Amino acid sequence: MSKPKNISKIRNIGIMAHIDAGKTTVTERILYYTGRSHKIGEVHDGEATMDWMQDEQDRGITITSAVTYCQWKTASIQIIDTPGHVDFTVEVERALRVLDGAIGVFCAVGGVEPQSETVWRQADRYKVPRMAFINKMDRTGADFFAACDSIREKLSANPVMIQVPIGAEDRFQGVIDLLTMEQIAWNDETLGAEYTAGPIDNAFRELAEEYRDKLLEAVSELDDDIMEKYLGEEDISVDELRAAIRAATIRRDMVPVLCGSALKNKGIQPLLDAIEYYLPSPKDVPPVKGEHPDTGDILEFKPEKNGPLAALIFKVSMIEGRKLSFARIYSGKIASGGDVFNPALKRKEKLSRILRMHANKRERLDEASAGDIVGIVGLKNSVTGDTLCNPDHPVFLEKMEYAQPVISIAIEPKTHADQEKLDDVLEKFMIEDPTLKVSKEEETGQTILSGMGELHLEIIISRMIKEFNTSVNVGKPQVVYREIITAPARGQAVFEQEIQGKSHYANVTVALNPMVRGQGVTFKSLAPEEKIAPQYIQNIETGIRGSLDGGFLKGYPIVDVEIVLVDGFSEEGKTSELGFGVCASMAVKEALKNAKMALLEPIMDVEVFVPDANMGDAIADLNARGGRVESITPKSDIQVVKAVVPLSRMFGYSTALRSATQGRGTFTMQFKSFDTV
Ligand SMILES: Nc1nc2c(ncn2[C@@H]2O[C@H](COP(=O)(O)OP(=O)(O)OP(=O)(O)O)[C@@H](O)[C@H]2O)c(=O)[nH]1
Repeated sequence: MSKPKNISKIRNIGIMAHIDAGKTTVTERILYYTGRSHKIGEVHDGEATMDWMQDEQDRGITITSAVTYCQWKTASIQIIDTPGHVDFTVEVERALRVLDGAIGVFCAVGGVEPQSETVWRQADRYKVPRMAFINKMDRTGADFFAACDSIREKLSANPVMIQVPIGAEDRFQGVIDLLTMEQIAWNDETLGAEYTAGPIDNAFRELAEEYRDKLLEAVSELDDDIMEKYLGEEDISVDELRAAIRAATIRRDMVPVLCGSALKNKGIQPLLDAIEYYLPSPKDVPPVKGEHPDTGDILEFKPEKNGPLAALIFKVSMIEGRKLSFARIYSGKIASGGDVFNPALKRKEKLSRILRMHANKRERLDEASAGDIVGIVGLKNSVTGDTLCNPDHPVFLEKMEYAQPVISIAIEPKTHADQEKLDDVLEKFMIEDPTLKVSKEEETGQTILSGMGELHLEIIISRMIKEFNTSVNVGKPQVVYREIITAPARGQAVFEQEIQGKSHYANVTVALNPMVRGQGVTFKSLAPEEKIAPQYIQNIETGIRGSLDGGFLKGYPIVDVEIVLVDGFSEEGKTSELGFGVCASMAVKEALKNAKMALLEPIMDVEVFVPDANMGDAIADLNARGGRVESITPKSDIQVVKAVVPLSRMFGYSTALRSATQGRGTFTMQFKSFDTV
């Protein structure tokens, strides 16, 4: 049974970080201390509660973003776990879309690392208020203050320390709360479940006072009342300070910074407190906006349980053969066994069950309402990105946009039985993952999977084998190209055919003009209305777009082109949508025959971290791969080389880099743009 909740006590938060910074370990501790799990699962034992898919446990990484619920004091916290590898940025984007606030987890040794930069910028785009947790204070080389500096420098954020650590590395003992001016220590025997807050030891007093002063100064700059009291040397109460920090954090004027060691069970409870104190509830963020499906009017939905329903499906998972849809409810409520309206499908769907998710365990709810993030069983046709609403208040909440796939592999089932399963399995994967594309190679009959990177596709293949027992032969990864025209071209075609006893005739002329990179495909009609009636234009556009998707040179989508419908006509009694549609794509094919064309390939932003000694070799290797080095920045004893390199030349790079640097070099890679080969 669900208790009635106070929306202002809900915290929908994400935990985001660079791979290995310790997100999963932090989340595990949160679940342990909030009493939701009865033992601490360790990532390195393959037992973490959040990482429950077989593949995640084998690889010790987080692939899907699972939502999990916990209660801390009076706060209802819903955590969306987000993966740290770039190949899964779509998961991160999805999560950001439904979050109200986030915690950036950083490693006290590495500070801001490349992927945390990427995720941070994504969160900037979604205007998500954030706190930072500097984890791994127990590691050799841990430096809380340097990590804070790197947040300021690399993320252009305003980090404000609300704690300072007591000691570091193997002498890390606990933290000082700069608001209450107390020293917090954890009991190792109870795995940190017990902790005490008391007076600050003399040895740390000076440090605490210095940083308390810095905290007051920073908050004064953002809050006039605090400023007045600070300058007047008046007492500032803990509550006043908290309120000012809360307001500034929600305005995204500051990032409160805390620290600890998740592995050593230190620092988590104050982090939970801070989630309630400083991160927004659904009421503290702007109301979600949507568009009326018919009128296009912009509608706003406040987080009210009794308001009209507005919910977004942000993820769909196939679990044990059943479809589980994850939805964030922005306004209104849903009930188990009730109906919801999906305006994209223009029909109602039935909710057979509503589930509160605790990683891989679920609790049945009778209803869920504004602010909740729940799993729904029973939605048959709704997909990721769909809105659920009431039929009398239809709305489309803003859709999520996904990056285009850049890598493909050909797969072939090993046996006849596998062939039969394959299509089924792929269909399931595509429902879950909008960045996975599946197509058939006409000549060879092979199935082509396209995705965001090598790891993305590798995991799909390994899930096929492990979860669905489907074996496939896998080809080498190939780059997904785009085709463009490099000069204007024209084409004309005539379509004349008798279909089911009716004569069709159409004559269409089109012009294709190249556009600058990244423009996609645009369409306009200059054909006189008396020659092609307006009702046929939509069909012509659809026909043309379809033929551009199929490519011309090598079958890759044609992009960055303006299509102009120049002229056309039909004959009395032979006019039809079908005729114009087919004829338009024929005219485009004619134009492409006359056109000068080129291929575009994916170009990647690559960041390589190499020890000083291997720098020369690393740069020579990047050059040999056709890369262009853009900057080299020293960072403690390593160099960070930023370069742009064609993706086609990056296959096998991780192995090459590892062997050239005796395993010390690492790199990250992200899609930058498509450019000419
Ligand atoms: N020394 C130390 N190690 C830690 C700490 N927190 C996590 N680790 C270790 O760091 C490694 C990575 O931790 P995870 O929690 O899996 O990191 P993650 O950010 O979730 O990584 P992905 O799920 O792969 O993105 C594991 O081996 C953890 O045991 C810490 O506070 N101190």
